Amino acid sequence: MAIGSQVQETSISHNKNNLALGLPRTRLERLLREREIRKATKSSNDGEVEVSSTQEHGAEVELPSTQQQESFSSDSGTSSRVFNDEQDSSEPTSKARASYDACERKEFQASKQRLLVVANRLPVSAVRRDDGSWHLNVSAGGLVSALLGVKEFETKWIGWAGVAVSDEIGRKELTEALAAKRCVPVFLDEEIVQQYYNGYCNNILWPLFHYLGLPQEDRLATTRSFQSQFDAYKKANRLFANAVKEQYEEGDVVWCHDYHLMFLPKYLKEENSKMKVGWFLHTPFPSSEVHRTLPSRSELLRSVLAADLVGFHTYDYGRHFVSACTRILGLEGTPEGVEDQGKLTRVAAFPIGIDSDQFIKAVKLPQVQDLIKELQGRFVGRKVVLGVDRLDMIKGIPQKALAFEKFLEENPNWHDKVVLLQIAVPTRTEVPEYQRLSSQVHEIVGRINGRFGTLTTVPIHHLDRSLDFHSLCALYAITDVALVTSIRDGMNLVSYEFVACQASKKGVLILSEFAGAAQSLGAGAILINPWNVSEVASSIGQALDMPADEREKRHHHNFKHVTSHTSQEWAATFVSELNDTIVEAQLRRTQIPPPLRIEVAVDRFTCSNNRFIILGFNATLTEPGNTLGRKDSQIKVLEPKLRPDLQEPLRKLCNDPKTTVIVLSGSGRSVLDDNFGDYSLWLAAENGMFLRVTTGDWMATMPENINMDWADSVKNVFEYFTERTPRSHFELRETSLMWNYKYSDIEFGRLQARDLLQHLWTGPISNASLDVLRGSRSVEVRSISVTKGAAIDRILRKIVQDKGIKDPIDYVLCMGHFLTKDEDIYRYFEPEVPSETPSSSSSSSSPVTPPRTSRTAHLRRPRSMSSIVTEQDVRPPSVLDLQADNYFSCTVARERSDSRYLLRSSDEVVELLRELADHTV
Ligand SMILES: O=P(O)(O)OC[C@H]1O[C@H](O[C@H]2O[C@H](CO)[C@@H](O)[C@H](O)[C@H]2O)[C@H](O)[C@@H](O)[C@@H]1O
Ligand SMILES: O=c1ccn([C@@H]2O[C@H](COP(=O)(O)OP(=O)(O)O)[C@@H](O)[C@H]2O)c(=O)[nH]1
Repeated sequence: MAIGSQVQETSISHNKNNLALGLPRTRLERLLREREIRKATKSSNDGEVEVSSTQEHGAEVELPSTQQQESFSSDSGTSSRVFNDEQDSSEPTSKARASYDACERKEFQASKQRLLVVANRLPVSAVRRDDGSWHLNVSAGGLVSALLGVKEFETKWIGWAGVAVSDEIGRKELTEALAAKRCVPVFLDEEIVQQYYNGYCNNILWPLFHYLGLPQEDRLATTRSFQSQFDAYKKANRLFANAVKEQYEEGDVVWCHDYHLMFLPKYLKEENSKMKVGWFLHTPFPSSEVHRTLPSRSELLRSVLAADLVGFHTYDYGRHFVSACTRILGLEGTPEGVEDQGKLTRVAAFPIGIDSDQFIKAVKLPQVQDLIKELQGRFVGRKVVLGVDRLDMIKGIPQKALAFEKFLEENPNWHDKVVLLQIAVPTRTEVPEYQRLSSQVHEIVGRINGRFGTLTTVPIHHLDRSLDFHSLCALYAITDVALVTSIRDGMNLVSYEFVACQASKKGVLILSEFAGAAQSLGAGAILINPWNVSEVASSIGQALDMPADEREKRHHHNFKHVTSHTSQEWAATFVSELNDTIVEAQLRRTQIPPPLRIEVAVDRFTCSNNRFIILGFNATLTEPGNTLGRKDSQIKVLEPKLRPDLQEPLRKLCNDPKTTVIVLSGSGRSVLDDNFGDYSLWLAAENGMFLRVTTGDWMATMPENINMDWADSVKNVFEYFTERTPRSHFELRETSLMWNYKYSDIEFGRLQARDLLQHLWTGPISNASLDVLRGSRSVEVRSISVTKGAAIDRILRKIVQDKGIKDPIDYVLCMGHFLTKDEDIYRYFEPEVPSETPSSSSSSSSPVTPPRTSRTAHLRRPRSMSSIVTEQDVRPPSVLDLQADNYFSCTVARERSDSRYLLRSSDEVVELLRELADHTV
């Protein structure tokens, strides 16, 4: 049984036992419950592991992180860890094999949830030996380090092995070697690697996501153009999708990683919409203003949105992503994520961590202790400042060297008492920008060493290579000050690893405020702006001179965070939330009415003789609103206008003798006059407060509610917000006031609306009998008793009386983009469950919605609407005698509604009304 189903079963039995106590209803309740179960499962598993140390060791054999005795390659030009045990790549040693089997057995017993991790880079990179066999090295970088720490799942990795293999035999053998590591290769040929990986990923997306801007077309290096690189990017993503397809089994969780695979969620969902797909970005997501410059900005966003869950390291990155989706795609951003036509893509922050135990344990190993002593001897009498980075422009290595130079310049007393050790792991060496960076760093380091070095010492030890794991741990452990100067960095795990190895030394972390880690380790670290060389230089001085008690306090703070926010926790939380996103989506779907089947509505229409069509106006009969808020809105007139393509069908319907058309809108009389003055229909303005047939005069349907004593104070507030919110406007109607920000900057408008609501709820009208209603881009204030449902009874009576209708009304279509408050109109026509005692229900004023299943019930009379309706009014117009199958209540473009059916947009309204019009006489 997979962990997922285990959790489910546990929650089900919990639910069964606790029905009376209540089900975990909200997402948060469910996630908290999952977390509890996870913790309980983990502590019971931990107990099991401790029974046998062999098993524990074995558990780590599965993937090549700490498991084997490993050393990092000393080959310059590679950034990989190399296994000492040459057999390891395909054939584990017998001890390792036994442990591995034990681990497998244990895993089988626990039966973990299957997880397909799809990342550009596999945790191992392959190197072909001269004899054609394969050697596997652990790949470098934070993504691999973190994912190697994930052990709670039955994980399979799908990715690129870092090498082009063109021959079939080579591919077959590499596939087999990788299978032993639970890895599945995606083969990319050299041309694709050049255009997709070196080109689109690392020369375009990487710099852009780190705020370094786009390269000029003529700096697209050896690759060709944006377009050809983008095509290669999509092609590569397609190859990853094919590989997933081959491995996928029902119930698997598919976790896509990073900027290399932004098309993957879309391709996977196109193949199988039921697949659980998550996507996580390891880099920052830049401000929407930066993302906007990317030629393929929209396609990338849309493809990612196909995922069920989208994760980022920090809230800020997530916020930028949501903001890009609202500003560039015009979609709705909500606190949960991004909504597109009722489909929610959940967006959340999941800060990554490390496998802290691995580092803590490693530092205690005898061989690491030996290395520590050796290093201490080597740097005796000197404080060690350490930098560990891939040689990448985002890591701010030149800035670091320059700041260190400044520190030496300003502090001659430290000259022979401090050394900067910089490990610069070569990376993406094919990309010209990286080659340039390498030369630049060498030049700066050479200059500083020339300036401050002596015959026996140099101030900067710069290594263009990677280190083996134990050497790295030893280095972390002897360090006095870790210096992280990234100019942008998704998280930066080096800072975490340093903290984990500092249990005894309690050194100081200087951390760039532009690394994601600043949000988690900021309180314990000295935060710096790497561009401010003087500030970094003085921080180095502050760190070197920091008193022990302050160092300890800072260290404890960080240590606690690093050991509690581990990579295991990170993955478990992500997967748990992904599982829950599916549950949530199902719950949401039950609140969305089914789409209207137009042919059924038309069929019932043709079979009926006395039809009423009640139509909302705004966002129902008007042009679809401009949501992009940029280009088009300037020329838009603020008054809503009837869609031109509706004029003809509407006229036909109005002229049909068997059909009565009513436009029932929140808009004022003049707006309806302007749009519908020359049609033959009924107009109900201000939510039904005013009514007229287009050949007659306006009359008030509920004069008792026309009391606007409160309006002045609300008007003041609306004026204030209109002045301060560009392109917003307000409408002073006869019975209500509406502030509208649909043409404003969406995010700013929403913030302003929040302020406005806060003010209205607590301020001038807090004690009045008014409703403050929040629309999707508006705030409206009106009397509590005014609703479309409250007005419809009187409207209907008036029309029946005026037209002298005698035949039963046998068809009602009532549709609009109505606020929840106005959805009482749908309930008005809704058939009631037949009542034994009609008189008793006739006195009921409770607007309970009958279940949708009661469609065959017969409408006997409308509900009484509210206390303002007189006893005489409560009696229904005798002609309203509606079979449930002939009633179509229909929300337009709302995700949740009490209506029976849904039309997704006003385009679908056009389609429906055209069809109906074609069936008039
Ligand atoms: O695979 P490469 O092209 O050699 O690059 C190595 C990795 O670099 C990036 O790492 C990021 O992920 C870390 C963990 O989440 C994070 O701490 C760091 O800030 C990021 O830079 C890249 O995102 C990975 O895909 C690469 O594998
Ligand atoms: O010689 C080395 C030095 C470092 N690392 C690892 O590379 C990762 C760097 O991750 P980070 O998040 O700091 O940045 P990234 O390189 O992913 O951008 C860390 O886990 C280091 O332990 C490595 O594999 N080989």
